[in-house]
Amino acid sequence: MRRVSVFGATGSVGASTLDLLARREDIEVAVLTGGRNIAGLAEAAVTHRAQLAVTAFEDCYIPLRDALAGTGIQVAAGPGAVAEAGLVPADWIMSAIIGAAGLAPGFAALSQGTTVALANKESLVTAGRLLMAEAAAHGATILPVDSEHSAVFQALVGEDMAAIETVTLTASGGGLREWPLADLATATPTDAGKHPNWDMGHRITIDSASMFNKAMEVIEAHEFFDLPPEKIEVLIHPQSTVHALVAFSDGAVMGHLGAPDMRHPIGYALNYPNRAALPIARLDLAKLGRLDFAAPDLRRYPALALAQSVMESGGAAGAVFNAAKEIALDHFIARNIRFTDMAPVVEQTLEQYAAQNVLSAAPANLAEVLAIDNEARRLARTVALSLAAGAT
Ligand SMILES: NC(=O)C1=CN([C@@H]2O[C@H](COP(=O)(O)OP(=O)(O)OC[C@H]3O[C@@H](n4cnc5c(N)ncnc54)[C@H](OP(=O)(O)O)[C@@H]3O)[C@@H](O)[C@H]2O)C=CC1
Ligand SMILES: CC(=O)[C@@H](O)[C@H](O)COP(=O)(O)O
Ligand SMILES: [Mn+2]
Repeated sequence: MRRVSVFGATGSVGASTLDLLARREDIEVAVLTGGRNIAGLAEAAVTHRAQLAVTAFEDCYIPLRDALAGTGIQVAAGPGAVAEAGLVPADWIMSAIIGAAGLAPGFAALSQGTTVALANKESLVTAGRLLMAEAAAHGATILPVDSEHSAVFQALVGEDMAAIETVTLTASGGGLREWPLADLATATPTDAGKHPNWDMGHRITIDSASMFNKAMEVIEAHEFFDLPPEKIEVLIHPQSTVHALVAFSDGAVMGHLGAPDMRHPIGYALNYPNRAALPIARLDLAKLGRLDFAAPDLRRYPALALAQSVMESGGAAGAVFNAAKEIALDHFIARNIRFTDMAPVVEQTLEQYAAQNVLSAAPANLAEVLAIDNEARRLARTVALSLAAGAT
């Protein structure tokens, strides 16, 4: 039996992972973690006969304990308990917590040599160099689950990294792709929270509309594949059928196509290095008829330009960028700032952080990453509140 844990089991990626696990007989579930969805976490823990269920919130301990009373499933609560759950012996974990909260359990799992299927892109954006070093130090494997990065990973099997000319990440353009530029400032979280192709959590769906999601994915590719910024491109592809393209020095371009269903990259990581049948809708290209591509407009998607500056700065910039983005998104969802204010919040936070600290100084360990994250959140809150005040 393979022992598997799912961090972020009550989320969108978590649900897709559990769907695949339920179809297997060779897997036992060690840990499931969640946040505030206690009914969902308890139900999943019972269905999958988990050894341990952990909620990230201490005030949810008693509801979770009560929901699992009499089942024999152990219960824990709090961010420390989530991080410690990464140390529980497992062969494979899914890292699918949203945000920088996903960092600590991933590091803990890697320290045990556990294979980490990585959906939590914030880990690579915030602490990519340290995360890759932690895996190497413990002989652990990180398998990309973000659909574009899984696509690139699959296109690179057996290839020479030195022969890569460019890696292209496709982007749907998000729910506001066809809105007039001048109207974007009026977009609400509901408007931005509708994705044309993928069924995902609310936060990443809004990040798709602003392309902060793609900006993070560019940094993620830079960190994971060790590619220089000039080799990473973004192409708008409204159908989300081609997930990524890799162009080689002999003029060949390898593309990865498939239905927009996260069970493909999750299943690929679960079966790696083999392939096994997956319950994914098959492509009917004749029915689809056409695939469209266009260059992104940086006036519409300023987050992409910010990603370039983050990669140029290196050091603490990824952690500052991610923390500021999370705060900007919180304030947009709370309707304190406009959709178009999110990029300025991130840009001004990067500027303010750089004015007070050495942006290019790389954090030496996870504690330093978390300190940078904390400081960037403090600055970003101030910037967001000043923009909110200006908007009223
Ligand atoms: N959804 C997708 O298709 C894709 C997602 N990703 C990445 O995967 C990750 C998960 O995304 P998605 O599944 O959409 O997100 P969801 O919002 O659907 O789920 C997030 C999960 O994290 C839990 N959670 C929330 N806050 C905390 C916290 N502070 N500490 C610990 N756990 C917490 C939630 O618990 P609860 O709901 O119980 O509160 C839930 O289990 C993100 O990093 C995203 O960028 C990457 C590619 C595609
Ligand atoms: C499914 C997945 O990997 C998402 O990150 C996806 O990329 C979101 O779609 P867009 O960012 O292309 O809108
Ligand atoms: Mn993606």
